[in-house]
Amino acid sequence: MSDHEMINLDEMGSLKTSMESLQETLLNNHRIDPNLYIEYDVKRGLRDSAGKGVLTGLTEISDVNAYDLVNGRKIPAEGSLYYQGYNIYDLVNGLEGHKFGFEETIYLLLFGQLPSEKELEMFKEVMAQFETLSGRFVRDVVMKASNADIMNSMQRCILTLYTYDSRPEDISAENVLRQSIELIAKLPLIAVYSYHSYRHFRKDETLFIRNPQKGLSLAENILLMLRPDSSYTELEAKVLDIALMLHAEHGGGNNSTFTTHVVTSSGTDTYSSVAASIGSLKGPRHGGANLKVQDMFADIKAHVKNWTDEAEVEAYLCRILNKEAFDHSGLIYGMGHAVYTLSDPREVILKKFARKLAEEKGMMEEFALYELVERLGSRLVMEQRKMFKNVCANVDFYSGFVYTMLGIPKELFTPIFAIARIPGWSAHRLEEILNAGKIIRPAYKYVGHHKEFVAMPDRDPCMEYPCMDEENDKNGD
Ligand SMILES: CC(=O)SCCNC(=O)CCNC(=O)[C@H](O)C(C)(C)COP(=O)(O)OP(=O)(O)OC[C@H]1O[C@@H](n2cnc3c(N)ncnc32)[C@H](O)[C@@H]1OP(=O)(O)O
Ligand SMILES: O=C([O-])CC(=O)C(=O)O
Repeated sequence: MSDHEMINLDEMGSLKTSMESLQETLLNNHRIDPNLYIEYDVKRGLRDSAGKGVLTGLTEISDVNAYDLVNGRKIPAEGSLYYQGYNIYDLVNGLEGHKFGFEETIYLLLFGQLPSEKELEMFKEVMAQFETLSGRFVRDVVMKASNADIMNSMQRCILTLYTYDSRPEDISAENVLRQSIELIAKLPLIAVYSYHSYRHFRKDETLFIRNPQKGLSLAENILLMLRPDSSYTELEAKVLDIALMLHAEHGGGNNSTFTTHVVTSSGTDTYSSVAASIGSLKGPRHGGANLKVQDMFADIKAHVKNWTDEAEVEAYLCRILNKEAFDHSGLIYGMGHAVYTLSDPREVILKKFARKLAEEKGMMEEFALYELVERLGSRLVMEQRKMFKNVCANVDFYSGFVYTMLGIPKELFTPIFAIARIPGWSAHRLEEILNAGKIIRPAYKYVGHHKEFVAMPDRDPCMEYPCMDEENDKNGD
């Protein structure tokens, strides 16, 4: 017996046999004919037959563009991203004057305007007041049941914070704003301390918990809390700050933000909503792709002898696409996007930093491999999948490589995405609370059969029970 609370079937012979039988029943009864999706014009993935997202809401928080309109026709274009109307390139380039931009980005996303110097100072002071966790909470909650999945630890800690809030169920905009800023400020501490706890309890490494320092940016404090000697260079903190800015927001339709809208629309509390969005972001088709990219490159490096041999790299990528290699999902992680066509602007910016850091750290050979996979992967996915549009690398493609060069462990790749995205989720939660007021409830067409009830003694496992066919034309939802 292992020390796991949940059952390990490999250790339980008869239970395993029963579970296999249940699994067979499940698989036999849960197959929907793929043709029915076409017959009923189901908007799979909430996308229409041309791959365009179904319009489910309005937002002023950000704008994600992938096409130009030329003579009324949509032409694929370089991607652009606007936070509250401001181009992400301008926001990043506008950092010239001051060192760090993530706090300003949070203000912009939450309040819809760029702060004046005084407003930003006041906001940073508010954040600093919230940027704390008691020793008791760290000991009793963060340190418990530590594991390598820091996203899971973050969800648990956030759900437990509910208990420590005097107004957890108050969903007035005023209270949700307070809860949001508090969670934005606390999440970096939760992530880094959870990681240290994992290192200590699971890997037997020295435990240290360092408080953030007042007056430092969120990016600086992440590095300060993470590193054993608390040191970091200005370039490292700046690159991390920009990565946080780039990941902060991406419209209402991305999976984790849409989760925020869905969960918020039921009227539930902020902790439930944020924990749900973290659960969504963790998925390997969404923010979890940054970790998958890292693992995929480790796999490519282990199996491709000559990283500069295009034919050899291409052959291996084909094996990945054919589900014969890596995680057998058939996905080249970090490639493709639900919206972007020619490029993802965040990837373009991150790639520049990846190149710069790779030059400094003598990792140009690796950078060249990333570039090669980006070029070949884009073509191969387009050739081998039914695509409506061009395939480009997305924000997750270079982020893990950048974090590795910053000395950030892979366990924190997706948590950093969550630290960056919680301002976006918060802005959307507030927008939903202030404007929408309607529970989100799309339709699912019923394509099963209504059946006559059969009493237990009359049931035969091999029998097909008669259908009440005239019932089946009803419009299910
Ligand atoms: C922050 C972010 O969330 S960015 C995205 C991070 N995710 C990844 O990098 C994972 C790899 N990429 C993907 O899985 C997809 O490109 C997604 C999830 C990002 C977008 O998916 P979709 O909107 O369904 O993409 P799209 O409609 O263009 O895809 C068409 C087909 O190509 C496939 N495809 C798209 N990208 C890839 C890829 N990188 N590798 C293999 N196949 C792909 C899709 O699975 C789909 O196949 P299907 O019709 O059999 O389901
Ligand atoms: O928009 C999407 O579907 C995914 C994405 O890039 C993000 O959330 O940053």
